[in-house]
Amino acid sequence: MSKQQSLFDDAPAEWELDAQSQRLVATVVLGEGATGEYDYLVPEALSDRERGEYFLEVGRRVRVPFGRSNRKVVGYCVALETKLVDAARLKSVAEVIDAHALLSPAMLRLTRWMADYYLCKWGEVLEAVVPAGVRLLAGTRKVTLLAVPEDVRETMGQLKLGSPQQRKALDYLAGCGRTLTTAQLADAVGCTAGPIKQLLKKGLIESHEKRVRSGEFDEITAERESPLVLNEDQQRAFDAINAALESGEARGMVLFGVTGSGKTEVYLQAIERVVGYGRQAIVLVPEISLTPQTVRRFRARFDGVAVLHSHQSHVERHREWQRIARGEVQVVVGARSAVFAPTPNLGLIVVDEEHESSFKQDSSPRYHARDVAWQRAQAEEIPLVLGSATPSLESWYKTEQSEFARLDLPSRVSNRPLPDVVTVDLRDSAHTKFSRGAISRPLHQAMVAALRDQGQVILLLNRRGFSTHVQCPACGYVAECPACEMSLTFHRQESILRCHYCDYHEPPPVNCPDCKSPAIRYGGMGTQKLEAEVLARFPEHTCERMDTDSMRKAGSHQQVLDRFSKGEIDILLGTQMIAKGLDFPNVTLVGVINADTALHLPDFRAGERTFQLVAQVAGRTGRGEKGGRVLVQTLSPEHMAIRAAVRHDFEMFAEEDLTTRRQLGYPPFGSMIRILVRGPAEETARAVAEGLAERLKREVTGEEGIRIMGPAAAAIPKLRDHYRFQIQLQAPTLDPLRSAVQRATTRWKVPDGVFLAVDVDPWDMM
Ligand SMILES: Nc1ncnc2c1ncn2[C@@H]1O[C@H](COP(=O)(O)OP(=O)(O)OP(=O)(O)O)[C@@H](O)[C@H]1O
Ligand SMILES: [Zn+2]
Repeated sequence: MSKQQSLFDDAPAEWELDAQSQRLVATVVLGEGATGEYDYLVPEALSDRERGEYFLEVGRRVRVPFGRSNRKVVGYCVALETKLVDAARLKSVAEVIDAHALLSPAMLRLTRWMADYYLCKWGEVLEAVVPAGVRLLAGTRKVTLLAVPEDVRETMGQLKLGSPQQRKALDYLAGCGRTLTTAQLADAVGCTAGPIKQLLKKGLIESHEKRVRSGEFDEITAERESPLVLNEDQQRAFDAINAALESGEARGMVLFGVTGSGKTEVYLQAIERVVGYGRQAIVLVPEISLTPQTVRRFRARFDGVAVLHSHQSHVERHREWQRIARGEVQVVVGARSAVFAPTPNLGLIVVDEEHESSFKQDSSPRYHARDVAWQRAQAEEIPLVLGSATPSLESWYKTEQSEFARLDLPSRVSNRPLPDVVTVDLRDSAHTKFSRGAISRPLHQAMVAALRDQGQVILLLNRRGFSTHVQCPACGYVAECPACEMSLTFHRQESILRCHYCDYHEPPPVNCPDCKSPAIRYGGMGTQKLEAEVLARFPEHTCERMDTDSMRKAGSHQQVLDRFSKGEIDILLGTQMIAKGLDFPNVTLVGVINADTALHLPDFRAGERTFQLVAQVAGRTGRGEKGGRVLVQTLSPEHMAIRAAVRHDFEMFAEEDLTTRRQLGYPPFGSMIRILVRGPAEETARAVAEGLAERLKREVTGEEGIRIMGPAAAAIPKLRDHYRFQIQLQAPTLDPLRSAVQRATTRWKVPDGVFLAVDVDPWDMM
C-alpha cells in the first residue's frame, strides 16, 4: 500500500531522496535552438569568486553539454540557486564565457517580458538584446596570465629547481610586481616556453585567464555649447519632466511639439538634470536621424556620450557597450536597440520622433522600442519622454486616457510661423497640361520664385528609381520580378530593371518579350526621373538626389547634408529620407511631388503615415527669417489626412482617424496579432495557413470579441519566391489573443519549408 501510494505522491520516493543533495544549480536558456530552461550543476571551480574572473553569476554566458551527444552549446545563465537535486541526473556547466554579466537581473526580467509579450523564444530575445559584437567579445582576446602563489613566495629561496632558467623565470615573475603572459615572461628572461611550463606543472607558478582589449580608440569631441534660455512653453515642459524625475516614479509623457519648436533643447536640459543626479539617460532616435549632426548636439553638452547603431563594427559596438556598462557614459544616443543599453543607473529614457516605424523591429523578436522603453521605465521607476510633432495614435490615445501626460510646444521657437501649405490638385488639367512631367505649373513657378530669392528647395518623392513600371503599350506586358511578381523599377544610371522587394535585377528589354513590339514604355515617376526633370527645367541650379540608391556609400548622406547646409546645393530632392529632422533655415520651399503614394495601401495606418510624411516634410521649411511655403501635389486633396496636414492640425487628424479606428476595433482601441505563413509551394503554404486559422478559431470558440480573419493572400502575395498568406487576429485586449496563438501553435509542427511569423502589435501590414 505504502509503496503503491508513493508512486502517485508528489514527495520523492525514499530511494530518490537518497540520491538528492543540496547543490548549486544554474538555470540556462540557450541562445539558439531548443526552447525552455535547463538546469545544470555548477562545478566548485566555477562558483568561486576568488578564482579569477571566470566564475558564474546570473547574466553571464556559459558553455554547456546538450542533448544525447553532449555537444557544447552556448546559453545564458538566468538563475542560480542552491537546491535539493538529484546530482547524478544533472550535467555540469562546462565553461563560463564572460568575465562580466551581460545582463542585469532587471534586464533579464525585461527580456523575459518581451518573450512572453511578443510570443517568441527567450533565447532569441537575449541574442537580440546583446549585440553580436559583445557576444563575440569583438576587439578583445583572452590571455593566460602567470603569477607566483603566496605560499611559494615564502619558500622560494629554498626551492631546488630543475634548471637555472626556471630559477630565473621564477625570480623574475615574483619580483616584477605584476602578472605576465608566458610570452612576456619568456621574453624578459630570454628563455623558451619550456621552463615556464615546467614551473606551472610543479605548481610553482599559477595561471588564470583574463580578457583584454586589443587597441584603443579616439574619442570624437565637439565644441562645447551652453544651454539656451528656454521659452515659456519649453520651460513648462521641462518643469513637468523635472517633477517626474524627482518623483522617483515611472511616468510616461508625450512631448507634443510642432516641427522646430525646440524639443531637443528640452531633452538636453532634462538630461542635464539626470546627469546631475549621477544617473544616465538613453535617447532613442530613428536610425536615419542618427547623423553626426544629431550626435554633435549631445556631445556639445555632455562629456560621456556613447552612440549605438547598426552600422557600427562589432569592435565599436562592443567598446561602447563596455563603456556604458562601466558607468563611464552619461548619455546613450542610439537607434532602436539602444533601449537595451546596459546603463548601471538609468534615470530617463527619451524616444524622439516616437511615431517612426523604424522603432518596430521587422524580424523576430518583433518588438517596438517605444513599448519596451515604457516597460523598462516602469521597471526602473523612471520617466519616459516621447517626443513628436505627429505622435502615434497609440501614444496620443494614452494621453487622452490620462495614462501618459501631455506636454505641448504649440509654436516654433522665436515665434516663427509654420509655413503656408497649399495643395495642387493633379486632377485639374490646368495644372498639368503645362508639361507631362512630375512638376506642375504652380510648383514650377514657386520653385522659380524661391530660387530667384536665393532660397533653397526640397522636393519629396517617396519612390526611388527612374520609372516605376515598364510596360508594352501594344500588348500590356509589364516587366515583373520572377520571385515577387511585383513590377520592376527601371534604374537609369545602372541601366537595369530592379525589384525593390528582393533586389532581383535584369537588363531592360529592347523589344517586348511577349509581342516583340519595339515601343516599350517607361511609366511612373521615381526620384531619378524627377532629378532628370529638375535638371532640364533648372539647368543653371545645382541639384542633388538623396535616396537609398544614391546614399549607398557610408558618409554620403552626411556629405550631401553638409553641402546643402553650406548653400552649395540649391535643390535637394529625395525619398522620405529628406523629410526627417533636418534644420536648414534657408529652405523656403518644400514640394511634395505626390502625396498619395502611401494613401491607398491596404493598411489601417495609411492615413496616419501620409499625414506624418506631409507634416514632417512641411516642417523642413520656414525655419529661418525668410519664412517658407509648401506645395503638396495630390489626386485626393479632400482626403482627411491631407486636409489636416495642410492645416498643421494634428488634433483634427487624430480625432477623425481615432473615430474610424474605434468603429473598426483597430489599435489603439483593440489589439492585433498578424500571422504570416510563407513558403515556396503555394498550395502547401495556403494549406498550412488554413490549418492554423482553423486551430485558432477552434481555440477561441465561445470567447467573446475575438475576430480571426483569413487566411488571405498578403498584400504582397509573393516575395523572394515565397507565397505569403496572412491571418489577422483582433480583440479588445491582447491577452486572449496571445494565449490563443500559444495554444494553437504549441505542439504543432510546421511542415519543412513553411515559415511562420507571429507579429504582435504589427506595423507592417503588407
Ligand atoms: N529656447 C530657445 N531659444 C533659441 N533657440 C532655440 C531654443 N530652443 C531651440 N532653439 C533652436 O531652434 C531650432 C529648432 O530646435 P529643435 O531642433 O530642438 O526643434 P525640434 O522641435 O526638435 O524640431 P524638429 O521636430 O523639427 O526636428 C534649433 O536650431 C535650436 O537650436
Ligand atoms: Zn523581387
